[in-house]
Amino acid sequence: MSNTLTDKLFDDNDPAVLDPFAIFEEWFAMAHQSEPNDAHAMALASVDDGGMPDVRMVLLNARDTRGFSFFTNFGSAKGVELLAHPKAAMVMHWKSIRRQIRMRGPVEVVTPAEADAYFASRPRGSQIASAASKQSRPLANRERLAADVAALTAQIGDADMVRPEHWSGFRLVPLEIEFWKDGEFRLHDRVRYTREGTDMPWSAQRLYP
Ligand SMILES: Cc1cc2nc3c(=O)[nH]c(=O)nc-3n(C[C@H](O)[C@H](O)[C@H](O)COP(=O)(O)O)c2cc1C
Ligand SMILES: Cc1ncc(COP(=O)(O)O)c(C=O)c1O
Repeated sequence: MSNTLTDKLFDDNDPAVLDPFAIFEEWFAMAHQSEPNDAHAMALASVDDGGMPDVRMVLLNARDTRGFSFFTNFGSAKGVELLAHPKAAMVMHWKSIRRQIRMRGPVEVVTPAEADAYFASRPRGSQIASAASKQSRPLANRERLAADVAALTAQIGDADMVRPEHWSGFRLVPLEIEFWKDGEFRLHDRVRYTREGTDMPWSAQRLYP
């Protein structure tokens, strides 16, 4: 009997097209059970003006039926690249369960309300750090960073920390989602879900490992 979505995903006798967001939730919940930390970490790829790919880890800190969101400094390398070329790819790999999920698609900026809500949920120290850091720009030395953080901390006093204009989120809206599960002798299971647009149906295709 097939019970989990994963069983159905890799069941060649059952051609049902599943909801890939629901499969994501099943795998993400498993990863949270077994990963030592940061099960929500993902590698996020963007491209610069010259077409050169760039990649770094970010945290998947919000998600809903529209897509998968992360938060960052919009003046950072990734911020500049994504604003100029609003398409991205991401991959999550969980060593403890030997599974991988990758996605590609356009990115959009989250609403100010969404960014405010996530910013407000962060520890005050992280809020101050986000405001003080000119992420990805040259820093003379560690002392300079500490001085900037101290100055901002003193300036704010006991007031609530307001989200800086330069700090917000991007949502990756997937048009492709691939599920990969480790198999013996590298004979892995792979199924890729694709759709032509966000209002179009998903289709699924098994791939050679
Ligand atoms: C596990 C992990 C999670 C991270 N999460 C974020 C994040 O959510 N947002 C962020 O701006 N940077 C995050 N970072 C730092 C980025 O990897 C990166 O160093 C920084 O954002 C600058 O990248 P850029 O120069 O390509 O813009 C994370 C790093 C690690 C190792
Ligand atoms: C610079 C930076 N910004 C943002 C984040 C996202 O995490 P959080 O919002 O939980 O601070 C991280 C996580 O490592 C980070 O390094």
